[in-house]
Amino acid sequence: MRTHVVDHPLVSHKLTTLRQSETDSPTFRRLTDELVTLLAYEATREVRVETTDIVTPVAPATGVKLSTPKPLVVPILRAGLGMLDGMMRLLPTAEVGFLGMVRNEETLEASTYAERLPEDLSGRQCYVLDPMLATGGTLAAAIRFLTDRGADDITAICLLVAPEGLANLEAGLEGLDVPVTVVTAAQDERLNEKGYIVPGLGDAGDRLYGVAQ
Ligand SMILES: O=P(O)(O)OC[C@H]1O[C@H](OP(=O)(O)OP(=O)(O)O)[C@H](O)[C@@H]1O
Ligand SMILES: O=c1cc[nH]c(=O)[nH]1
Ligand SMILES: [Mg+2]
Repeated sequence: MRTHVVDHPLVSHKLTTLRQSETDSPTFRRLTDELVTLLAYEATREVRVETTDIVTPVAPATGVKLSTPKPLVVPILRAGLGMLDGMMRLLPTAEVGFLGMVRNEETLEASTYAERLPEDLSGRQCYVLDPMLATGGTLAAAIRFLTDRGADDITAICLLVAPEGLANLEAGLEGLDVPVTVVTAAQDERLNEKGYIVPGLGDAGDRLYGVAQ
């Protein structure tokens, strides 16, 4: 597993505002969108392309286009949905599949409550969107879900990660013969006793969409 922390002053600047308690939901949604587009630029460095012959107004030329099958973008509901538009801005022809997952806030175990994905993901590059990698349980389960269907290359885009979560994820994926990359805006200090990232930004889903019942 590879982790790539995107080191860019614009990313740090937007993330700083995103973290602040006084940032309201509309601003939080806009900053999430902008941050994802910046992270997606790095995350798609190895997106598969093939050569294609074109004709410019001046001369024939050879360029590249996205290979087929097209990449699959998978936002993890609920909070990952706030990252979808920012990702699709860079990969407008990608397909989108959905996974609904929720973490039990007592046990911190993740469970899946919704799934709308192609049955066969053989040979697909998948981009998983989830703003928070805290204990890593949600992302580990999501990645297993995709690789069980045949996905052969996974990149997760997370706004924030905790060191404990990265270590758990790596352990949880042991034996998996599929490359996994995590692209993030920052690796924070630690998790607190409630499994929240410190200093973090709080509950990403609640800050995007209001308090869940
Ligand atoms: O790494 P973990 O410890 O598994 O925690 C991270 C998960 O927790 C949050 O989702 P949450 O369960 O709050 O659902 P929501 O997106 O609907 O708010 C977050 O969006 C991640 O999916
Ligand atoms: O800090 C955290 C941890 C899990 N989920 C969140 O939304 N935030
Ligand atoms: Mg939440």
